[in-house]
Amino acid sequence: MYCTRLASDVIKTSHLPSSLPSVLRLKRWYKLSMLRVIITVTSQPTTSQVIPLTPQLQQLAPLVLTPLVPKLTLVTTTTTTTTSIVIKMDSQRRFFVIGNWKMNVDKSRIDSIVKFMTAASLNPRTEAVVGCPSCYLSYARQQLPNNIGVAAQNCYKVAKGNFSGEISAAMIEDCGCEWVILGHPERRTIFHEPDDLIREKVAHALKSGLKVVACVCETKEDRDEGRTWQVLEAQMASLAASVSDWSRVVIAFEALWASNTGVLATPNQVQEVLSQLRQWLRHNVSHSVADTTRIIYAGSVSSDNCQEMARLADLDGFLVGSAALRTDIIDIINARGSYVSRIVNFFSEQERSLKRI
Ligand SMILES: O=C(CO)COP(=O)(O)O
Repeated sequence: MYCTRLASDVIKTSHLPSSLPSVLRLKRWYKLSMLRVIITVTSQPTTSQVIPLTPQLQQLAPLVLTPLVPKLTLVTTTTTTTTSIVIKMDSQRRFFVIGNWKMNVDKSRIDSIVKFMTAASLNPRTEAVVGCPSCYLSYARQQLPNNIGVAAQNCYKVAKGNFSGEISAAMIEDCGCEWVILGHPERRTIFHEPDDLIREKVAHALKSGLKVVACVCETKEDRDEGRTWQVLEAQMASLAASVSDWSRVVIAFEALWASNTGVLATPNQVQEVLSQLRQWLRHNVSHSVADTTRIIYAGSVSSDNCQEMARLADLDGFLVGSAALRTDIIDIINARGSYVSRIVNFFSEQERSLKRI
């Protein structure tokens, strides 16, 4: 109840920023027990001195804000009249959504996707990329604005030579693109690409300057026979041997049994695997790589399940297939939402429910 009143008063005494700058800032003044409280949401490190809050505020601040802003750190400062609560957001891992068009587009389909993606308001805190067939890389790059990256869906392990049907990392860059998806589950299972080949491709792509969405996956048989982690661990070990620069790698985990099968992975199942992947990085690469590498999920991600998944502690985004061809991709890009709008929405909801009483 107390928390409800706090929220309700904050919305009444504030006005919303009409547009959100890239470094999100929200200031709210609230009079409580003769203290003025400033709530600041920032993605930048703060130099604020950390001091204890009054017991009352200590209880209130996390209660109101923690459910809205996952991974936050509350830092508080005080002067004689003002208590400042600074919410440091986890800015180490930018939310990453890649819509993989696979072999499902032509120029006119690309035009219509570009149209709805450019018309939409995309959360600037999400890094958005599309996975494009190689023959349309230049075209997609020309049509899309710069805030949407373009990835190839595959490339070979060397710069040039007699390898009919293949494309090189250099060619992808020559088309103006900076990403490539490697080891996609469809490459692994339909085209039987082994770990060794994927490792060599990843090594070459990184050396050539591309950024890589490196995929690992489990099949239905892996899950049914209880060998999920064994399979993923082998894929991770092979992959890690090829990575020279983790800052240019996003790991995508796909539950193949949940991709276009009518069966959905539960958030718990997804979180369990993502957390194991992060632990693997922590134990086998380094703490800083584990803390900073983005790990994303693939397997029938849609408008319906993206928001719930986006709250998972170890999830940093999505690799999206069929929903990337529809306007669902906008919801998915915006799934984590801006922290500011999430807080504001919460306050508005509180106010509405107060009016209903
Ligand atoms: O393979 C995938 C993305 O590359 C997942 O596809 P769906 O989202 O259609 O299951």
